[in-house]
Amino acid sequence: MLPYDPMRAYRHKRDTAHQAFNTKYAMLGFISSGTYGRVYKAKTRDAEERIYAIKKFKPDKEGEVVTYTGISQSAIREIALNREISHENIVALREVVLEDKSIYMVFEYAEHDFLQIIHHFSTTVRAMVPPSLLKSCIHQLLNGLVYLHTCHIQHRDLKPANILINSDGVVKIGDLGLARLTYSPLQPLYSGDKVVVTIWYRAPELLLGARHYTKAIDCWAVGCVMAELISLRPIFKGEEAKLDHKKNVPFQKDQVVKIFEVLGTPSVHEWPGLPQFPEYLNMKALDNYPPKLTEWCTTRFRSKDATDLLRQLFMYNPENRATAPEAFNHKWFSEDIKPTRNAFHGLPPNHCPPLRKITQDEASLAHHVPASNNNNPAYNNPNSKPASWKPASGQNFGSAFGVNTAVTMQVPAGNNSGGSRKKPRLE
Ligand SMILES: Nc1ncnc2c1ncn2[C@@H]1O[C@H](COP(=O)(O)OP(=O)(O)OP(=O)(O)O)[C@@H](O)[C@H]1O
Repeated sequence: MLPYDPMRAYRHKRDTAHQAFNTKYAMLGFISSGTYGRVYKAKTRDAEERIYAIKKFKPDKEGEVVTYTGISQSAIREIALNREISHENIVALREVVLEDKSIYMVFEYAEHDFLQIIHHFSTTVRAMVPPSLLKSCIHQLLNGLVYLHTCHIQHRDLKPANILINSDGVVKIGDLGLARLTYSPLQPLYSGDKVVVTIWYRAPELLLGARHYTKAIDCWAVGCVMAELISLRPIFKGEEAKLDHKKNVPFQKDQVVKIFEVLGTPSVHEWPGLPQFPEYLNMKALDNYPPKLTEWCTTRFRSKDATDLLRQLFMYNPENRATAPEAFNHKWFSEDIKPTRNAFHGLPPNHCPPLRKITQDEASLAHHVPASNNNNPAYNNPNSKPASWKPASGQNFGSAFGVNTAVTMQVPAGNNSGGSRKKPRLE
């Protein structure tokens, strides 16, 4: 018998895991590039042909140098939190595959997201989102958020692109890459030289420099998402001020003004803690704006209850803002049009958003670029999105995952993982 060789044992484990991964999944195409990684559509190679979304994390990068110091903080956080949670309105993690320089997370697939719905209604349907769809989307989003907050998890990056919806019309909160446990030590919302929370959905306490923020920041973001589903454009669409050369965090004046233009300038009466914020003096230097939320609402819809819910979610003082359970139990949801489990229920076919676009360009790009090559501009561009729709040819992009898959971790059975039970409707 050969003496034990740790390298040979490692290579054997790596190669068998890699084979197992490739025999299990066939890549169908590239979906999107985010801040932390790239997302692909894949199907299982068994008879069930279940569809999954596979997120490939970028390796850690320090300046221009790729440092393989380990797994990125975002990946660890997303994996750790996802393994602990299970809820119908949170995207389920099926398994995690570790390759020596990359991590792949296999998620249940969601055919749509709120951004796509907004885009579909503004450009194709050219009409408002019907009340039943709006209400079901917000109700399910809040249901997922109640669960996260009950588990002491702040999402911290709720925005239309991160709120998915599957072909059965069930809302799935995704992207827990920024989520954190509320009782862990507070960190600023900046990571290295990159601002990591989307500014349009950022709560006023964060914009005023708060370091001790709470779950209320997610409720503010839900208000922004609800308003965007109503008006089909971001309600507070500010220009982000960039960090200066010393990496000082600037006052986000334009974003603050965009909020004040709708909600009016906050008063110390409604928000006694206001003068303690680091940016208070900058805020005081701005003009005084009258509140216009009622006007904003009445020019768009007639429901007093919907107006009230928005008002509760847009309370300046985070202590007075509606909590996720309060918003979930708001009377708007028991008005005549009730939310449904299938948010698309009763919609005419042309109101249903189209299938998520995938491309093969990016998948084949990844196929030719070893995981270690991080100099590829498409890889580094967080804004690179699918360019054009090309039908999936069924070609095997399994090797887009590169080589050296080392370990496959099964997510505990308690997780509600499972792919879309429907076969994908291919255009
Ligand atoms: N489970 C899924 N099913 C289908 N598409 C998905 C899924 N998860 C993510 N996507 C798509 O991939 C995009 C990027 O995913 P995700 O937000 O998780 O990555 P990210 O790197 O954190 O991106 P960002 O910086 O935009 O937040 C999403 O906006 C969505 O379009």
